[in-house]
Amino acid sequence: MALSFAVVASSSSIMCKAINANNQSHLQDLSYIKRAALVSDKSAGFTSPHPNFGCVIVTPSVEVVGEGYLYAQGTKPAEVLAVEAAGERCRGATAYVNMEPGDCHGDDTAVSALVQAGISRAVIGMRHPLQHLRGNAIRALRSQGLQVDVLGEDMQSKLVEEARKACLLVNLPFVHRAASRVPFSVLKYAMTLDGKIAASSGHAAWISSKLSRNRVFELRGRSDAIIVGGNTVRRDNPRLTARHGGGHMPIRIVLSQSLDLPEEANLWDLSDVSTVVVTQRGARRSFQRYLASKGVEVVEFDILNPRDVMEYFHDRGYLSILWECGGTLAASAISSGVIHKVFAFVAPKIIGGKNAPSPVGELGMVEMSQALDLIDVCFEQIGPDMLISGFLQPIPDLTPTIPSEDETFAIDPTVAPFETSIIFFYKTWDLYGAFSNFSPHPIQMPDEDGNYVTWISVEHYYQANKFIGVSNPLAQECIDKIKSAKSPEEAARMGRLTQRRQPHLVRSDWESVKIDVMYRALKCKFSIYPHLNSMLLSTAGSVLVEASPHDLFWGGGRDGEGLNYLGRLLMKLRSEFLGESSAASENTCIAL
Ligand SMILES: NC(=O)C1=CN([C@@H]2O[C@H](COP(=O)(O)OP(=O)(O)OC[C@H]3O[C@@H](n4cnc5c(N)ncnc54)[C@H](OP(=O)(O)O)[C@@H]3O)[C@@H](O)[C@H]2O)C=CC1
Ligand SMILES: Nc1c(N[C@@H]2O[C@H](COP(=O)(O)O)[C@@H](O)[C@H]2O)[nH]c(=O)[nH]c1=O
Repeated sequence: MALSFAVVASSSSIMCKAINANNQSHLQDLSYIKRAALVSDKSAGFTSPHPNFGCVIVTPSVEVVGEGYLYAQGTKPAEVLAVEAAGERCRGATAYVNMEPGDCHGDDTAVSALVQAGISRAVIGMRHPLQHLRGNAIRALRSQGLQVDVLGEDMQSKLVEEARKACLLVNLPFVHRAASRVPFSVLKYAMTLDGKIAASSGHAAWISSKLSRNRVFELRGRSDAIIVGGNTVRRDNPRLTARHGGGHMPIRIVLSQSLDLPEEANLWDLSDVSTVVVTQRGARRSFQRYLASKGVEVVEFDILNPRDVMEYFHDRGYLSILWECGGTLAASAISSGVIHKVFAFVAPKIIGGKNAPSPVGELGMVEMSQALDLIDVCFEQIGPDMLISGFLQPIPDLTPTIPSEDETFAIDPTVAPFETSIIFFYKTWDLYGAFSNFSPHPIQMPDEDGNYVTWISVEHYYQANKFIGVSNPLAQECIDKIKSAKSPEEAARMGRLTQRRQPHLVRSDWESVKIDVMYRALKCKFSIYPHLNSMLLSTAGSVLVEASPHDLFWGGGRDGEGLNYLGRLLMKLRSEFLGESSAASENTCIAL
């Protein structure tokens, strides 16, 4: 009896130890996945319109040996950076990634970096939200013999849900993009304790403290664009720049129906960043021309309502918008259902005033029971102020709603990804995103002396070509800078900014050679990457359209009014590759 008790006691203590060890490793997994999410956030603002990716590599002896995050599209994937940092210590280690790698266009750099380094297990915070990428990397890793655990699928508990949420939050704008037709929008305002955003006179500088305003700069730096209404421009003459030294500058958007805006305004100074004015069709044509002469883009809508405007910016690739307007526009945006989160800075001061404006105007509600309740509310003290934030709409959970392409096919084999004969492409993570100039495929092109030079992307090469052959040392400086730009977006920004600010540095024949420059670069790209070549050939019979709503030269425009030169060049190349064209392959001078 005594003996059997001893046996039971010792086996239960072994079981307890095993359970404790399991719990311990479970908690470790969750803490490292949260760390991967935190690491991925280091480049917030810069990665857009791409997701934030972070990777942490941990050895079996529980030592972090490598970390990495994606800086911007086209730069090294997080997994590659983490593997490089960890070196030999990757063997048998676990890689934690906040999101499944999005290996687009047959480019499996992230997955093969983990496999080749000898990683034996991967823990994944969430599947990729885009349908055509979702599950691909997980399948590839498993097929290479790695153990892959996905939070919420292979690991489940209340704590797992918390960690999964951390991964969702760090890519919320991207997740929203996958789930809806509008960007993720945050309404931010500063109000007094008696609920005013300005004095009765309209004066509002400043309600919140300097510390709070610095926090706003940081919020701006994480956004793609800042929006205000016409009244705020007239009253405050804001700059709306991110002045926290973080580097990323969101564009500024003004919504004005009347276009009764001042001739002189800080927002028309485009030296740091551009401004887009959105207005009603036909409003003050002469002022539209005036804005255009200053380089401010004007976009007209038949009726200016926030939902249409947001759908438009969604189509332009914007993921996150910060609304810094007054109560009139804020009410209209909330009523249209386009505001997802609120940041309210409350300052401990009272201004009074029956007519002093408040943060949200008329919503048409008459009973307090109709009030909108915020979800996941946070309170944070910032200097003397209180920051109250929360969601107006639930965070989309993509797990059950977006089946992968394979899953869809299993349900209904007749469902094809594209039912029409037009193939649209634009952002590089779209299904045919590899057709974009911004796709991360380096090309080798001959320089003026015939020596081959490598360019990180077609966009790098195209932008730099604007300044080639100009006998001004600044032009060469500009080429060098574009060449080493970290991402195609950065190269495009540099090229366009210099073209706008220093037009004398642009080669005089640019307008007549630019199609040819693009054609040569595309020809190289689709010749040296076999998988891109097959992808292009696989579209035979379909019209290719670059779905840029605003680039009316290279893109198709909002309503098909664009010239779609990029689509045309790709179709021309496709027919050449298919041998259907009699055009001599060396003759790069084309007439479209
Ligand atoms: N403390 C704070 O956080 C902030 C305070 N303020 C203060 O608020 C006051 C301005 O508030 P408010 O008048 O509400 O300013 P808004 O920024 O809300 O501007 C309202 C204007 O937006 C334009 N608009 C375009 N489309 C719409 C639409 N669908 N619905 C509504 N408006 C639209 C119109 O411009 P148009 O007339 O040109 O056609 C309209 O007059 C100022 O005193 C400013 O200092 C402003 C921002 C933040
Ligand atoms: N008054 C007020 C805010 N007002 C917002 O900031 C804008 C001015 O931005 P900028 O010109 O870049 O400094 C202004 O037009 C309005 O949108 N913000 C705050 O955080 N706290 C404040 O007390």
